[in-house]
Amino acid sequence: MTSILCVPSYLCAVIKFYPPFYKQKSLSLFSFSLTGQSGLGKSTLVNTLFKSKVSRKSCTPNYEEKISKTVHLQSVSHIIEEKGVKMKLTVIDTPGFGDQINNENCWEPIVKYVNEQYEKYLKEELNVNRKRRIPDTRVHCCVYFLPATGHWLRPIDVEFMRRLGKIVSIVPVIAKADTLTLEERLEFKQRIRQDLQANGIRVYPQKEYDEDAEDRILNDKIRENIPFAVVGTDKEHQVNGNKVLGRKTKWGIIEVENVAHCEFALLRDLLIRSHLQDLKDVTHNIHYETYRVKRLNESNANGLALSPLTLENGTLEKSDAESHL
Ligand SMILES: Nc1nc2c(ncn2[C@@H]2O[C@H](COP(=O)(O)OP(=O)(O)OP(=O)(O)O)[C@@H](O)[C@H]2O)c(=O)[nH]1
Repeated sequence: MTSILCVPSYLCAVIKFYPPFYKQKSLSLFSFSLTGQSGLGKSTLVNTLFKSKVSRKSCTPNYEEKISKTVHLQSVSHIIEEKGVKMKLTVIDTPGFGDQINNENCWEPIVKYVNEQYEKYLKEELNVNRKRRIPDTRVHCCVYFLPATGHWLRPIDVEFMRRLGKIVSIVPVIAKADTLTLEERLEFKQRIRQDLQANGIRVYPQKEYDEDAEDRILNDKIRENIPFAVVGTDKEHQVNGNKVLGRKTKWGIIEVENVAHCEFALLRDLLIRSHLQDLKDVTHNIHYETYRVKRLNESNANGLALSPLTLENGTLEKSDAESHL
């Protein structure tokens, strides 16, 4: 596919993985969002991840919701293919995210979207004639892009991750890590980890969900590396006679998939290889379960069926989204 990434300002991309169509029985298998301010390289990373270029021109808006006077949320979907695996890519644009003079509540559209997916799933589960496989549009992971400032977390980062971390698995990454030296990168990563701890931000993989000692050893290695310092590109360069995905800098080619150069490969492996199933399990068993219990308790307490708590078009009221926090 050709790349036509005329990406509007702030976006959150949700990627749903599909098995090849001949095996495909249900729709979404896995989805995650890429969130962060404009220009941090989210679209580039999507292209890097699948080594295929994504056209956003061929997409159809399927979700549009007025959140407030200033924030307008819209999502669009794409089907892309990587080595025979079909993936549906839904991009949720949240113009205004982190770009206002007053960024208060800029996370609301994303919180609302995440909760709506839980609500949809819950309604399907509660149906008398429920489907054998409930279509799963839940967000299994939110990759949050931090600008490579080399300083500390900004208030908007703290606030976003603190809130979202309670309802979805968050994986923070340092965007455009090639703009930092290796020493700066290490120091920045250390500061961010301190900041995360000091602010009580829970990022994936969380210690309390390690299943056994083996899990703990594997996850400890990931925790030591978080946030992953990533570099994205869709360009290939010749290195020692091989074509590699890389970024040309004044110091030479940064090979995106070389772990000695950056941690893109660690992020990719976590998301779509080693931890894909675990992310789904944590979403279902922890985040969705918390949502489900809370909603059913609310309904029982009010003596109401679930449906009156939602708006006619199936979207959650603002207060519902907030109350899950
Ligand atoms: N140095 C460097 N530049 C990058 C990297 N990734 C992307 N860029 C460049 O940064 C610019 C913005 O990249 P995008 O992928 O469009 O960023 P985005 O976050 O999707 O931006 P919005 O669509 O505005 O939200 C482009 O010129 C990219 O080539 C990276 O890892 N390092």
